[in-house]
Amino acid sequence: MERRFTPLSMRPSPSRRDTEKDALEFEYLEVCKKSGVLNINGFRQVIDPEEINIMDVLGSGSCGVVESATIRSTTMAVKTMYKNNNKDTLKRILRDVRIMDLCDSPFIVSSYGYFYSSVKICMEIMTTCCDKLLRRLYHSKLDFFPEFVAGRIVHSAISALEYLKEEHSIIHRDVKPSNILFDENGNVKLCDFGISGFLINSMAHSNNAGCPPYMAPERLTIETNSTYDIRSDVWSLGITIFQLVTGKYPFPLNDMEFYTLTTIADLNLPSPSLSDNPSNSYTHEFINFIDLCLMKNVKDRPNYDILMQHDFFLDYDPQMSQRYKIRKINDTTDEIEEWFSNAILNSKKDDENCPIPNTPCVN
Ligand SMILES: Nc1ncnc2c1ncn2[C@@H]1O[C@H](COP(=O)(O)OP(=O)(O)OP(=O)(O)O)[C@@H](O)[C@H]1O
Repeated sequence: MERRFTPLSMRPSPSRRDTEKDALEFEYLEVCKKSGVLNINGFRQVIDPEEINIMDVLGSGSCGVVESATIRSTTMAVKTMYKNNNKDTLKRILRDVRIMDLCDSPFIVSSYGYFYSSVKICMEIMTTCCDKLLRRLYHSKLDFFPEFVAGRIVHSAISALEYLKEEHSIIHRDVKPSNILFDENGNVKLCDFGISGFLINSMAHSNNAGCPPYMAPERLTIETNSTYDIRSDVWSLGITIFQLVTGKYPFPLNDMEFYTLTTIADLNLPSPSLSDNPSNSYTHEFINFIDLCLMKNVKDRPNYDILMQHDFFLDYDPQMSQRYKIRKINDTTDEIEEWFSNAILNSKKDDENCPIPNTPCVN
C-alpha cells in the first residue's frame, strides 16, 4: 500500500520525553568525540586511562570522588563519577563534562579533558573548597573568613556566574561553599556543573535538584519553581558568603528540613542580615551587598549587571586600581594569598570532614 505523506506541520509533535531523549543522545555523541584526548601544556594528547597515577583523595560528593593524580608528569584533580543506568545520573555526568569543556574563564576550574567510559574528568588542581576550610577554622577556633576574603570570593563568583550567563546562557544552580575552590595563590574558582541548566530567554525551565538549604525562595515555591532566573544563584551566593564570614548557616536547622525550607520560602519572614550579627564589624557596603543578594522577593533582588556596579564589588575588582582594597605584601604575594596559606597552615586537615553545628552537611 502506498504510504501517504504527512506534511511536517501536521505530524504529531514529538513528546517531551522524545525531545529530552534526543537532547541527551546529542550530548552523549558530542561528549564521546573528545573522550580520551587531554590538553596538557597546550598539546592535545591521546591518553590511556591506565596512565592515571592516583595519589590522594581530595574530597567526595553525592556523585563521585575527587582524587589528586599525575598524568604524564602533570598533577591534576581527577573526579570519578559513580555511573549507573539512571537517566538523571547520565544527565549530570554529561552536563558536568560538557560545561567544563566549554568554559574558559580564570574564575572557573579548568578542564584538561575527560574519559567518558570510565567517567573521569581531569581538572586543574586546587587547594581545597571553602566548606572544608570553614570546618578547619571552626574546629581550630580560628577567625572565620574576613571581609576582604569575602570580597575576593564575591568578585570571583559573580565574574564566573556572569561569564556562564553571558557567554553560554548557563545558570549554575548549585552555588554553595563546597563548590567554591581556592588555590595556593589565593585564586578563587567555581566548580561542579552537574546540575547546571541552559537558559531559554534568560529563564531556567526545569527544576533539576540542587542543594535545598542554599536554594532561593522562588525555587522552593511550587508556583515558581519551574521558571526562575540567575537571581536564584545570587541568593545562593548570599547564603554562602553569610555562612563563611559568620561560621554558621543563617537559618535554623533541625531534623526537619521542611521547617527550614518553609522559613526560607515564606516572604513574610525577614531575611537574615549581617547587621544582626553580634560581632558585626563589617563595612556598610558589605552589609548592603549581602542584604541585596538575600532579598526574598526575586523582583527586588538585583542581577549581575547591578551587582557588578555595587561599591563592594568594585572595591575588590583588581581592574579598579584606584580603589582596589587588597594590599600587596611584596612583589609576588598579596594579603589574600597570605590569609589562605596561614589558614591552611594553622588548621588541621583532619578537621575538614567534621561538621559544624547548625550548618548543612552537604557531602
Ligand atoms: N579541582 C579540584 N581540586 C581540588 N579539590 C577539589 C577539586 N574539585 C573538587 N574538589 C574537592 O572535592 C570535593 C567533592 O567535589 P564534588 O564536586 O564531587 O562534590 P560536592 O560539590 O562537594 O558535592 P555534591 O556533588 O554532592 O554537590 C569538593 O568539595 C572539593 O573539596
